[in-house]
Amino acid sequence: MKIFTSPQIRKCDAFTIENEPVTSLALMERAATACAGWLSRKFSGETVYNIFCGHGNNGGDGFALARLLYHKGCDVNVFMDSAQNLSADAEINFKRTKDISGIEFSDFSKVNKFQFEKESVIIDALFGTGLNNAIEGKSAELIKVLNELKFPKISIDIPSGLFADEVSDKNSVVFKADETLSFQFWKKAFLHAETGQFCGKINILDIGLSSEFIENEISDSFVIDEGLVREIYRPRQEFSHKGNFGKTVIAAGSSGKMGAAVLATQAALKTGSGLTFSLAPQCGYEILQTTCPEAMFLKCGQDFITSFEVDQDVILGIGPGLGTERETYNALLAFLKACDKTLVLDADALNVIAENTDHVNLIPKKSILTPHPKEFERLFGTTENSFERLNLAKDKAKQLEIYIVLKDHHTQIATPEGKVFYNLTGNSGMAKGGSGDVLLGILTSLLAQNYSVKEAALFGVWLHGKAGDFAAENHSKEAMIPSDLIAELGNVFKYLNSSQ
Ligand SMILES: NC(=O)C1=CN([C@@H]2O[C@H](COP(=O)(O)OP(=O)(O)OC[C@H]3O[C@@H](n4cnc5c(N)ncnc54)[C@H](O)[C@@H]3O)[C@@H](O)[C@H]2O)[C@H](O)CC1
Ligand SMILES: [K+]
Repeated sequence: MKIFTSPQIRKCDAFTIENEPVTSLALMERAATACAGWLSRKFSGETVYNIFCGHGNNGGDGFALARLLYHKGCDVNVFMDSAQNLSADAEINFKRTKDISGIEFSDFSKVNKFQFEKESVIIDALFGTGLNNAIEGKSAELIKVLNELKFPKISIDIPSGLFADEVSDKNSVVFKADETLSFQFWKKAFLHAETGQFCGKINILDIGLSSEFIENEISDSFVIDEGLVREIYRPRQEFSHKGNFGKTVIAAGSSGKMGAAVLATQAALKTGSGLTFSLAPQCGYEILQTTCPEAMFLKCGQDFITSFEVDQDVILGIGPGLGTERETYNALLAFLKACDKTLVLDADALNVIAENTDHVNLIPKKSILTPHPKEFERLFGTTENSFERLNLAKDKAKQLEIYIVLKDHHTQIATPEGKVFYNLTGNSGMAKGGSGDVLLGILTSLLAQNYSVKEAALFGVWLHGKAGDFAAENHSKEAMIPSDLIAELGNVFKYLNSSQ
């Protein structure tokens, strides 16, 4: 699914209004209807909705929502700043709502202390995508008070105070939502840590904006939705044999760090690789042969790897637990100098490359790098925030013709053609040592099975996160461990095969 910027969303609005055709007021009604439906499914009939309306169209959504909820039989209070002039559509919806005797209107700047009923919900319809500056004055004071209240908080379209496409100033006032009801598209602000922390759970509501516009409008940012994953996934053909599913080699491990090699190898096996090998030092022989009996052992060194030479017909994932021995580093550099095939590079392999700025030029084109933020910094330099980090990743992916998988809550994949894909699966239970090793195994296995590099990167990151979501469901975010992700891969494939 494409991600659009605020100006593109406005263009999409205008196009829909002109071409459907539909009036802007009717579009607002659709938005409010979608919100009212969502809220009445989510909360009980006893709920009192306290709707805070601004003076733009976000406030207009709020006024319309108040009316629609009231007509569904709900208790509704509206709070606004009566000193402000309303936008045209907000004004119409204000007028349509204000004469309903059952809805109480208050001026929020005149309320000393909010006294809400027990089953209250707070709705933020103060500012939407039209915000052009940090919020100050009465609205800022209001948001600070609302943020302290313990009632469920819902933002309409975007939490007030956030910009859709960029980071806000650290000190600016932002409504802190438990859930955000947004229209039609994901916004970048939902997907980055600095801004996403204000959004709670995101719910994208369809308001029927023009599919013609959405198809034709160019965007370089996307979310990996399930539809895209299903297009990529290829179920196994019945008349096939192990030779159809490639050869995966996981080069990983050193004395004391064989667990990383085990996790990556097991993940490669459970992702469907036809033949799987562990390239590891002799000290890992028994460990790997016992924990991964389906994989073959390729000895390369005693306590650490001293050579990365493999046959031409394999796909190689390198990095987990390699350690910091000079001999391993030199062997990897020598291997990279001679290699022109796609690799998956993680962990210590990235640290070898980060040692010298020229080393990035040794990365074979179309390789996948999977840095976490610190590894990314070591490779490509520091940035102010995650939006800038992603821009730098985009530049580097283009310049070096590689895929950069920036590991994050919503992992981002920057591609050589300058696109960015945000992943939506995964959770904080995966923020544990070993999760990255599992990802490397998954990605290498998919490449070996002939998925294109782009397909492997998008599908692999999604699979990893989905396995994490299943593991969290079964074990909790606290207790789940990376081995649980591997164990859940089977359920993820079953899910892809059974549900539509
Ligand atoms: N396609 C859709 O997504 C639809 C969205 N809708 C809703 O419309 C808003 C966007 O409305 P807009 O009037 O453009 O912006 P706001 O409501 O955010 O109002 C901003 C309002 O306030 C002024 N302003 C901006 N920044 C500040 C500031 N820092 N302090 C004070 N005032 C400020 C600005 O000049 C405007 O006058 C979108 O988010 C949706 O909620 C439609 O209802 C349906 C289609
Ligand atoms: K809002």
